Amino acid sequence: MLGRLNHVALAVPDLARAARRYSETLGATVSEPQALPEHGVTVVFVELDNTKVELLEPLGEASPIAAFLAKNPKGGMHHICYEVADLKAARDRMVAGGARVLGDGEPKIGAHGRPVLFIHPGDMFGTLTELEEV
Ligand SMILES: CC[C@H](C(=O)O)C(=O)SCCNC(=O)CCNC(=O)[C@H](O)C(C)(C)COP(=O)(O)OP(=O)(O)OC[C@H]1O[C@@H](n2cnc3c(N)ncnc32)[C@H](O)[C@@H]1OP(=O)(O)O
Ligand SMILES: [Co+2]
Repeated sequence: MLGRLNHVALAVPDLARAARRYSETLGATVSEPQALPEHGVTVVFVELDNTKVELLEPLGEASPIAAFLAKNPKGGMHHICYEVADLKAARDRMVAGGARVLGDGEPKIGAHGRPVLFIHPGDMFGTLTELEEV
């Protein structure tokens, strides 16, 4: 069911500073900041040869990463994202296996314009897990 590792996401307290660290110090190609109000975050993608790093900053009052950053004020690894060919089939398989799908259980459109879902970290051994249909 699992395809490639699409991205590893890092929640950061200062997106511009984090993006500069990756672009200027590490010499990586980074995207422009992209505001995703529906998801309560602003994202910058760091492009690597084999995957991406997603830098996340809270956006708005109800950001899902606000509590995480309150607990980890310097930032930290927030989630991992795997590609799947059929997201609803993957969701149904996870639910049948006893995992909780976050939100209303229906896919939303993510930062890449493709459907995504999140699986509760408590059902993935402490790691918040995003599935993206590719
Ligand atoms: C989709 C756009 C973009 C893309 O890639 O395309 C993105 O990735 S946007 C990313 C931001 N969106 C999300 O994270 C959506 C899913 N997340 C959530 O619904 C919440 O953040 C949730 C439910 C994981 C946590 O909600 P909340 O913070 O309100 O609850 P708690 O703080 O009470 O946490 C409950 C429980 O989970 C543990 N936790 C929370 N966040 C994480 C995490 N990132 N990794 C691992 N564990 C996490 C927290 O410590 C609590 O554990 P407990 O043992 O109960 O104390
Ligand atoms: Co993500």
